[in-house]
Amino acid sequence: MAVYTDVTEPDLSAFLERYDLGRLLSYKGIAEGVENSNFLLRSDKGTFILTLYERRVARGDLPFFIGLMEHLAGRGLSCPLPVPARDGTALGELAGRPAALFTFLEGMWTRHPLAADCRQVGAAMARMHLAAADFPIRRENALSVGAWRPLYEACGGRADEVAAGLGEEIQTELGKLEAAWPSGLPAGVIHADLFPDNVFFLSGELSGLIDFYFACNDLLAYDLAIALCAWCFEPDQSFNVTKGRALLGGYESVRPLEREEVEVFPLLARGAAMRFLLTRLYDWLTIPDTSFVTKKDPLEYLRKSRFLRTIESVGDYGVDVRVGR
Ligand SMILES: Nc1ncnc2c1ncn2[C@@H]1O[C@H](COP(=O)(O)OP(=O)(O)OP(=O)(O)O)[C@@H](O)[C@H]1O
Ligand SMILES: N[C@@H](CCO)C(=O)O
Repeated sequence: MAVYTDVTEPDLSAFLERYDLGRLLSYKGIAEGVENSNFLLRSDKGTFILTLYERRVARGDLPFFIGLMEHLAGRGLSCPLPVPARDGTALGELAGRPAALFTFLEGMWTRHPLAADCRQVGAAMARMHLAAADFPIRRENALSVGAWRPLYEACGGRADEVAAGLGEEIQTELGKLEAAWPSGLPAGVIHADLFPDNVFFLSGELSGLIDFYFACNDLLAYDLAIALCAWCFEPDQSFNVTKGRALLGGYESVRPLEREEVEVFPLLARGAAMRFLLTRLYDWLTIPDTSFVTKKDPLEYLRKSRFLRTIESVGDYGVDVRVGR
């Protein structure tokens, strides 16, 4: 479970004195998530999420993440809204960690997404891209194409422990991605991790997006390619054309893709599969089995990567796209 840091009641009460939240009624750790420690907290004023930022989140990035959520919520996107302390600041310190409070979002994530869910996710992502267009802070993508080879090298030549021949397969694919990776396409703030566990639904309606801690500036279509990998494959890792069509159609109902984005989309999807293959591989090889973190399976993304390498044009997915308008 992801509660790395214990929070004592006196420490929490002292932290909350900076806020106007009334009396603390209860708090408990939330098991889900990997990166940070999250607590569900109830006070006289309602229910909140308390996040303690752990070591993988750089302190210098917190103004970007928190400012982005404020910005998006201010433009009507349903996402956690940072709760300011009485002095107007949203970021404090608790148990030696940077910490912030957020509004609680109703809803649950879905373990079995339907095509209708994918459509809503696509539309919500496009709305997010448009809403973030005038967000003034920049954050480079620390996990874009230039970071993949160093990440592979940090695995210390141990990829073949996970699957025979994996090291060579990754290096060949990395070479192709590095040589062909595009620039000059529409870019802006992307979520960069819009997986099913970061999207809430309530009675079949998308109720909000969470976990903006990989958000950064990058190609907008790359965000959509990440979502294609995360939402449009079945548990046996076969590609679901109906879901792919729904995701891209949902996106284009809000922001039609440009011709260049469509042309390069299959490559972006291969890159997305490589990014998650590599981060999972690194975690698989470096996080001790005794840790309470559930490691995610790198081979899921190897299978997706292999499928995506067979695709040459968006039409090969069985998906129609409207190019521009
Ligand atoms: N604003 C919110 N409203 C309701 N629940 C929330 C909110 N923020 C977080 N949660 C809950 O906390 C869990 C973990 O949150 P989150 O995904 O942000 O953590 P993380 O450690 O950054 O996870 P990840 O491993 O996905 O990066 C979510 O699955 C959800 O149950
Ligand atoms: N969504 C990532 C985990 C980091 O949030 C994965 O499935 O590998």
